[in-house]
Amino acid sequence: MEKIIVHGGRKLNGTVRVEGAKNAVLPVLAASIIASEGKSVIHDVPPLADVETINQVLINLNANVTYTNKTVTIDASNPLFTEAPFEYVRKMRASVLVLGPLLARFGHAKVALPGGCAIGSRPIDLHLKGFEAMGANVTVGNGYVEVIAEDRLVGAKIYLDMPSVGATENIMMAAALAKGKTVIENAAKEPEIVDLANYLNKMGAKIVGAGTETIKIIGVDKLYGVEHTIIPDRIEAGTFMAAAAITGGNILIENAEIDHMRSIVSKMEEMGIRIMEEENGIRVIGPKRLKPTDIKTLPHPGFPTDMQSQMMALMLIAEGTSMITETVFENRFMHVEEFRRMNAKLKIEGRSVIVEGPSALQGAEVAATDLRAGAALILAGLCAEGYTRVTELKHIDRGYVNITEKLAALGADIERVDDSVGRVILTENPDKSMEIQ
Ligand SMILES: CC(=O)N[C@H]1[C@@H](OP(=O)(O)OP(=O)(O)OC[C@H]2O[C@@H](n3ccc(=O)[nH]c3=O)[C@H](O)[C@@H]2O)O[C@H](CO)[C@@H](O)[C@@H]1O
Ligand SMILES: C=C(OP(=O)(O)O)C(=O)O
Repeated sequence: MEKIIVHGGRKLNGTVRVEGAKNAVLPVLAASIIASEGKSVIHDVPPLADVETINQVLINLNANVTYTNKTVTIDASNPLFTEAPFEYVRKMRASVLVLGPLLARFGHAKVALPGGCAIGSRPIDLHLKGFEAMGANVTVGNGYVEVIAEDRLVGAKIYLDMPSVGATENIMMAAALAKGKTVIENAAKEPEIVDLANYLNKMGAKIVGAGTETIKIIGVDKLYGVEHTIIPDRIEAGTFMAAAAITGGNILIENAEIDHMRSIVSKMEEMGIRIMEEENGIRVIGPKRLKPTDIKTLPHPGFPTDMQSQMMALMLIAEGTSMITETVFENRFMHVEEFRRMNAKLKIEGRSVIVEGPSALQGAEVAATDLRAGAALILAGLCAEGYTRVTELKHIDRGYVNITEKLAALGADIERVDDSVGRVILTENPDKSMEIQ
């Protein structure tokens, strides 16, 4: 079994560069198949398991996809198949983002229903209501959702009951080729929505208002392949900021976009963390002692749910009582039980967790329950006494590129090992190996 083993107690120092954002690259790659002419060339694409999955989805739809040196080239000018099977949706929910592009371009799309996951039930009803409002017929059966438009989609006024990121993206992509004007009200405002709109506009779409709660789209006849660079990953940046904070370290995070991270910066500053903008990125200096704080997750520009578990790791060693309230997903507290294994004192009360700090964290064997929970357990391990062994790395690999190597380069005592063959192999240097302890 593969594990990440962390030995706590080292202060982290140095520089780390943030990758292109997972949550921006997945919709952008999905959107590339709307282009019926020309090649799309996407830069700063992180080598993540999720990127591999979306590339496989696109290849199986008959797009030509190559991926070298963090650049993906997609030629979708051939006629495409319009069905994405369960195999991919099972691995990654964001596979549903091909629904909008396929429906808009071919009038048909069939995708396996994503179902729930470790953080909540995550339905796609708002995506489907949006397609229906534009004239599509939606049927759900045998574990698949099928959307059909007999004629070209027609622009519509669509109000989202909640500002869903995925629904805003899917509707925006479908509306880009619809006849007439679509207005999305109560749209999601995340930076990744703005990145997708900028990309679609370069392709020839007419979208205004992305980043606000009202997005207007005038449909065009055709979109073209273009070149685009993905925005930096604000959640990976936030995770390294937390690594500096939890170890009392000093890290320069290059390629981080502070304007995308105001709520994270503000809450970290409340905890006594020093954050400075420098020419090449954001410098983060951890204090001797962290102060407690209260956080409520919300849609952007509120505090992101994807940073909730990492902030909880900081609260574990803060001097006093903190509280986190999760309003975006109904079940995103699976890491609480794992933190308890590390001697943390936490109590779940409905949608909130009360954290009694400071805890003297102890290393333990813990499991990543989702990708951010995995990162949070590594963070806790960085300041725990003894060895923390994190398992279920497939979650972490969905969203973090070389997190072990990056933390080790900052001075952490951390390694990724595979003990399935009776010996522990260090992935950073395959020549080194050691006996299982
Ligand atoms: C690939 C990607 O970009 N993933 C991000 C995206 O996920 P995703 O796009 O799935 O998240 P949404 O914004 O859609 O979900 C927010 C909430 O709305 C609910 N909902 C959503 C759609 C719908 O049709 N019906 C419905 O009820 C969900 O169950 C959830 O409770 O935004 C989330 C919220 O910022 C992030 O945590 C994820 O990292
Ligand atoms: C929940 C996340 O991603 P996804 O929507 O891809 O599951 C995340 O990035 O934290």
